[in-house]
Amino acid sequence: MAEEQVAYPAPAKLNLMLRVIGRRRDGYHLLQTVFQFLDYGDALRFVSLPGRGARRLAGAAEVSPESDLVVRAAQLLQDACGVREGVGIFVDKRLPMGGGLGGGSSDAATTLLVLNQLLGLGLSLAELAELGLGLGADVPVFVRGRAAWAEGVGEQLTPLPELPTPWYVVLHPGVSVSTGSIFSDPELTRSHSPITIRDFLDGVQDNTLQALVLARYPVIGEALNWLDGQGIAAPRLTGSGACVFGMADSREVAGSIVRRVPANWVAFAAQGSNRHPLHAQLNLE
Ligand SMILES: C[C@@](CO)(OP(=O)(O)O)[C@H](O)COP(=O)(O)OP(=O)(O)OC[C@H]1O[C@@H](n2ccc(N)nc2=O)[C@H](O)[C@@H]1O
Ligand SMILES: Nc1ncnc2c1ncn2[C@@H]1O[C@H](COP(=O)(O)OP(=O)(O)O)[C@@H](O)[C@H]1O
Repeated sequence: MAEEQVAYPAPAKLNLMLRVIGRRRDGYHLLQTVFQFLDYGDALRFVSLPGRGARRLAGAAEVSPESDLVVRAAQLLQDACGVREGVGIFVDKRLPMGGGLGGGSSDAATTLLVLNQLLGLGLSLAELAELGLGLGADVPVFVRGRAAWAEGVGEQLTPLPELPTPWYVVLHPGVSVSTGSIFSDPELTRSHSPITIRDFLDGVQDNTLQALVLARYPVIGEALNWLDGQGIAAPRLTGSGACVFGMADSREVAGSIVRRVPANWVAFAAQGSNRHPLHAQLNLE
């Protein structure tokens, strides 16, 4: 089992575009989206504990330890594989929660990938992605570790290894958007026409949740206008928000925009990445 000192990354994701194109019988919405990772995120450490089960030893105060996705992911794996060893997990939380950056899903995926390897459980990435889907629709892309075009609820993945990897400015305007309330809103348009990967690469990169999210949370529109005023072209929402993002011309430009962000908002600069950093660290495919 791991040394407590080894830190494992759980990066953020951006949805470079997102379209709602239908609805499943169980109420979940069918999407088309493009996921790209950021070189910015949470960090997790793991340690053996006496007895069975999983315990969070540090993490976000807003999330109770037993409902934390890292604990639920570890328990899922322990149950699926009959693990007898206890696990303690430290979460160094940097990503805003409920921000559309997928932090909870990323933490869960890192837990699945790391414990599978440290405990020698031998599950494939496909098996881990399937297990993780039960925790959240964004978990599979983090398990697979490749920037991807996604369909279904986000689990049908086609890798996009050649996406540009610009510097982004990501801005959190201080409100929390409930994903569930946006998807259940009577005014949500649920039948946008599907597009192709080619259409996306040719520039169809809008987020069809954005109009409704802006109507419900006007401050997010103010954040988009602010980015626009800093010279960021076509800033947009990631996931169901609340974060908005846009490409900068360089690391320096991104950094200088972040330094000008109004005091009541939080922002960071990060570079896009088409590979999950943990995959290189763990020598995964
Ligand atoms: C919209 C996306 C895009 O990446 O990201 P986030 O903004 O959350 O990061 C995801 O698909 C978010 O998927 P997931 O992580 O499962 O969302 P949850 O917060 O668990 O969903 C809360 C609720 O939203 C509804 N929901 C969610 C996803 C989906 N494809 N259709 C839905 O109808 C369901 O009612 C669900 O119970
Ligand atoms: N380790 C975790 N990190 C973040 N959120 C968590 C975690 N465990 C459980 N959650 C819950 O999941 C919700 C969604 O969090 P997150 O994945 O960060 O946002 P989003 O789905 O908007 O990208 C949070 O509001 C929180 O209640």
